[in-house]
Amino acid sequence: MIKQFLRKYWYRYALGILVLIFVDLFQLFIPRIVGQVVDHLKTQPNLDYVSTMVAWIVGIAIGMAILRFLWRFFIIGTSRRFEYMTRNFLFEKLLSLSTGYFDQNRSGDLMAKLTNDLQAVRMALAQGVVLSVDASFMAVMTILFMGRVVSWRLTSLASIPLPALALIALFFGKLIHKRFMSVQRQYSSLSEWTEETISGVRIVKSFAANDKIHYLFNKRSFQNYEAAMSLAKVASLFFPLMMLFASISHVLALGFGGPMVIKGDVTLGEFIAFNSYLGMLTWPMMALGWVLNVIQRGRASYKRLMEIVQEKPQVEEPEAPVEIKEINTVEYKNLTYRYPGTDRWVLKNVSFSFSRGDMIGIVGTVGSGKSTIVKLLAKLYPVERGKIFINRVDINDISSVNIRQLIAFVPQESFLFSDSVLKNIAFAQKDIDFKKAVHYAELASVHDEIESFDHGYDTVVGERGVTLSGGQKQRVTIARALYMEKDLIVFDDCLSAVDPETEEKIITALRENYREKTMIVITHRLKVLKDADLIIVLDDGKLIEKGRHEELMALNGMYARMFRKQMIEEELESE
Ligand SMILES: Nc1ncnc2c1ncn2[C@@H]1O[C@H](COP(=O)(O)OP(=O)(O)OP(=O)(O)O)[C@@H](O)[C@H]1O
Repeated sequence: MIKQFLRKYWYRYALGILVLIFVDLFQLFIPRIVGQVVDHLKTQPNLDYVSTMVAWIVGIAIGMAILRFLWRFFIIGTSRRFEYMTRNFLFEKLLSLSTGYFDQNRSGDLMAKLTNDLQAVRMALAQGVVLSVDASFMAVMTILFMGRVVSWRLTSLASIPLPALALIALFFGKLIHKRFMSVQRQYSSLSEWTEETISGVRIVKSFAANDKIHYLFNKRSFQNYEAAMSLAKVASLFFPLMMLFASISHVLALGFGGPMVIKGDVTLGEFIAFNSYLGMLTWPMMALGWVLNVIQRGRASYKRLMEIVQEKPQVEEPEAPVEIKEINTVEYKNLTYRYPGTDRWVLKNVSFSFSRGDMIGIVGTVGSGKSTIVKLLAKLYPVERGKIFINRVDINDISSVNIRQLIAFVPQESFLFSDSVLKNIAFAQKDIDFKKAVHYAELASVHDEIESFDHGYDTVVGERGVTLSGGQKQRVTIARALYMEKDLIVFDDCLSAVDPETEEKIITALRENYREKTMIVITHRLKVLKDADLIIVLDDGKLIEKGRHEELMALNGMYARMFRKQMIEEELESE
């Protein structure tokens, strides 16, 4: 990633570094000019000369300001561009990964990669580059100026504490880095926990768990405080210690330099310049510790980002995909399945088929594999060859995008974006057709309720707007799936939050309107499947019964037992 970027934008860095070196050079000339002014004043006190020199210094300062802007523009600006381009690239890559990846990776961690880690890499590309060039160039050049312009002897004497300064910077740099990382970890764990708790605040309140949650929050918050304090402690020790060692240099300079001035080996102006240079040397020593950490942290974060880049989608795409325009037949052949990375078989030798226009019911005990059957058809998880066929073509030979263009999926858990009802229904569509949205909201039996909201279809839902009831959410989600007008629609137990009558009404209305399309209905309420063309009954991953409602009733097996039980419950409820 970085290599490709640098191959394209290296010249911006080169320009930035060049300008930075110029700024450093200018900076090095200032003490020299001040020294010369002092010496000149001592011999020929002349105001004109002072004015010329002041003008020079102001000129240099303005030039430096412009050049400083330029190196920031080139180096920092380019690192921002890297951040922007990489974030887009990573987001696109994440979207291309299979559903299984998101089952195995926490969203908090992915968010941290896209924010904190990316920022650490950017810092290495900005501060890291600036500090390393600046520190190494300034250290070498300052010592050269001190030696050549003033005295090599004085330079070596005053430089005695410098290695200690560098060692302190390295030691503290490591310590500060460690503690800084711990603060970051504590902070992201605290914010992740707080975000989750605030999202689930209704549950917290309904369980009257305020005190317990507050206690847990306080514990995390205190850990965060302790981590920040331990960082503050080393940081506050670091700077005074650096200053102390730096002042030893000044003491040595004064102790040895003073007599040299008196003896006339060094002029007063040179001595003043020397002290300024000495002050300037402290900075590269301090920077040394920082720069190593910034680069180290950037490298660690870059490794974490590369985990996303190198991740291969679990579902492999065919090299020469067969394109399908519609779904005419679907066939499951002895499908036995376990999720990637797990040992438990969740489907065992399941075989059934259906054709365009059919309504298929999938029923069974909880966790028996109902959702898995449809998720595999939509290629959300990888499946072996020879197990599932669409139009007699193995689904592994058809691209996932092609299949998903033909299948609409209403999941068990309805999820709405914080946007208007209309935009939620016409989600991800370029042009929004209001009439079409109303038509499908009517079919999903939610139109009247939407109309009753203050802003109708423009009502914003979710975190930024009104809260819809579970049933309303489910029906808006159905309208969203219908709006896409796909060939096959899957309803994955998506009407559990509406009453049985409404569920029956919706499924019947859809059936009437969708004679030419295929519907797969996963439900626990068997009554809605009375008109289904095929019902399959699952128990612990095994297909134990299949047929139409009447056939299954005649079979008098699990389906018939479940159906009769539901009928009795319904009668009891209506009494
Ligand atoms: N992504 C996954 N990774 C690993 N195991 C999974 C995954 N999704 C589901 N399972 C397991 O597969 C089994 C079947 O799950 P599935 O969701 O298909 O059942 P279901 O019949 O739809 O259940 P329910 O009626 O509760 O919705 C369950 O034991 C579940 O724990």
